[in-house]
Amino acid sequence: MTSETRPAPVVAAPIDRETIVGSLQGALSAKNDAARLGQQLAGQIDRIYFVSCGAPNRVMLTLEYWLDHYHSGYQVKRYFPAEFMTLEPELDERTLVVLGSKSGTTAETVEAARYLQDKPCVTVGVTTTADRPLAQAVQHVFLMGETEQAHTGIFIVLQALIGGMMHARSGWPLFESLMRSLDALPEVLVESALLSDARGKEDALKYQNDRILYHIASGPMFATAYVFGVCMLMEMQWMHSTALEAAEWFHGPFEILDAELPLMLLLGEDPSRPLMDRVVNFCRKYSDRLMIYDSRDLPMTGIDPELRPMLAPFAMQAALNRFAEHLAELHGHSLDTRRYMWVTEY
Ligand SMILES: N[C@@H]1[C@@H](O)[C@H](O)[C@@H](COP(=O)(O)O)O[C@@H]1O
Repeated sequence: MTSETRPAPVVAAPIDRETIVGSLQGALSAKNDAARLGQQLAGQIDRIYFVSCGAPNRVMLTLEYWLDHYHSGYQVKRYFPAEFMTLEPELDERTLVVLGSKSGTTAETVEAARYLQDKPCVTVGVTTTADRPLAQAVQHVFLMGETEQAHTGIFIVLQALIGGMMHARSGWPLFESLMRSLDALPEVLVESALLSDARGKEDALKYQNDRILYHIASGPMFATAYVFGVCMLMEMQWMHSTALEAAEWFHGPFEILDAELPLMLLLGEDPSRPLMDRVVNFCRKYSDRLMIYDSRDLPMTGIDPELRPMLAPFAMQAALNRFAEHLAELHGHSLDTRRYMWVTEY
């Protein structure tokens, strides 16, 4: 008789309040230092460059959006680290370069930080622990500690930094309530996940056999569409699952729409919402295979109503993660499986 080892079945991870909230305590305490540094740097900086890969890069997209919207007075640009180094953008002592990486080891991000070491500029980094190469290569580092919630953690720290800068430079009035709302965000992630679990399971059952899934969003919610579509379903489920900007939908991509193609449409509460309303209205005419997720359906308890638009992409991400967990279970494909990333040379 031979014994066979079967792989363990993939099971949707339960929503563990202690782990989610506990994972963000480091980021919450680092945010106070980040806000203080932001206030100190505010008058010494004219230009902010955001430099990161993948999910942290899209967190920075949300920061960029609000710096623009609130007419911060800073010149702002966002780069992928590999392009940043080949492009060699202008730097001077009034340039702040912000780098973020959960692992603190992502080669391109670490290289960019090292490239900047002998350049005239101020560098700030956010990662998990002090031993990470990124932590050692920047002038100012913010540490979140080991965390399963790095995506939201990086946002908490960097939004506090930027909030502090906007407050000190031009009296941005929402700074104090931002700090209070960021403190409430970990519980909001739990609340959003709990409220969305049944729906996530239902949607996963309905769409489990689809291999193609586009995600459409606008403004800062595009960060969530990208991270969910690309960093989760594409990277972790090997689906054809990419994100499209609502502002571009009617300039080519909408030709792909038919009654069979599933779409995930994400609505936020920021000034770009009318762009998504237009997309939703159009898609409803031609398809029933739409997953419409609206941050207005999430209570976001403890968040200042004026700041809901800024925090909504992160509450939404927590809600959508339930769909990914249930899909992984139905696909029998763990969210931790990679065939190339961290496994091969690239
Ligand atoms: N799924 C993650 C991405 O979301 C992340 O952006 C990237 C960079 O990771 P790090 O934050 O460690 O630099 O790694 C993986 O691909």
